[in-house]
Amino acid sequence: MSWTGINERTFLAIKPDGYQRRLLGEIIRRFEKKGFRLVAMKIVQASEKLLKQHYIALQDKPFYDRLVKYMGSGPVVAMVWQGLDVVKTARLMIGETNPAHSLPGTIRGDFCIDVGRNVIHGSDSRESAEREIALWFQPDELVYWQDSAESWIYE
Ligand SMILES: Nc1ncnc2c1ncn2[C@@H]1O[C@H](COP(=O)(O)OP(=O)(O)OP(=O)(O)O)[C@@H](O)[C@H]1O
Repeated sequence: MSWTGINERTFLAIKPDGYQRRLLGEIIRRFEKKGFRLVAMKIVQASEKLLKQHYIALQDKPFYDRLVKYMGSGPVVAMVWQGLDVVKTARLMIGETNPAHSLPGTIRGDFCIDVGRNVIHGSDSRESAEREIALWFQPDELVYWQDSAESWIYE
């Protein structure tokens, strides 16, 4: 299956603070109500190995070790969402990396304060999405389902 157009996919992860703070329902609701299609989801206690791979591009940053520890400090809800321009739109819905720069109405703008506790991750490009989905999911964990609302969501 091609991962473009309405089949574009992104990787989203509710971080341990989002999980502990009971924000799962609220966060998932936003993407669902937008019209995006949930094609995979699982609760993961992520290993240090997986998290180091996930954040490999940040390995030289001073906060890298803290980031890996934070992400491994509790359950993460790993998800794959599908839809037209989902990578870019999900990032807009999430807000800026630093919640202080995120507008109200975005997830980080509404639910968090500190850059080191920013409740959710979203892939920053289609290439990152493909890499991250392959890192967190086996191919058979993605569900291909017929969306009966599709003709109401897309012209
Ligand atoms: N200065 C910082 N201090 C502590 N943690 C930080 C800092 N900058 C970034 N982080 C953490 O590292 C994560 C990854 O940083 P990145 O620059 O890739 O931002 P992002 O793409 O908005 O976030 P994410 O990849 O989690 O969606 C951030 O979401 C945040 O949790």
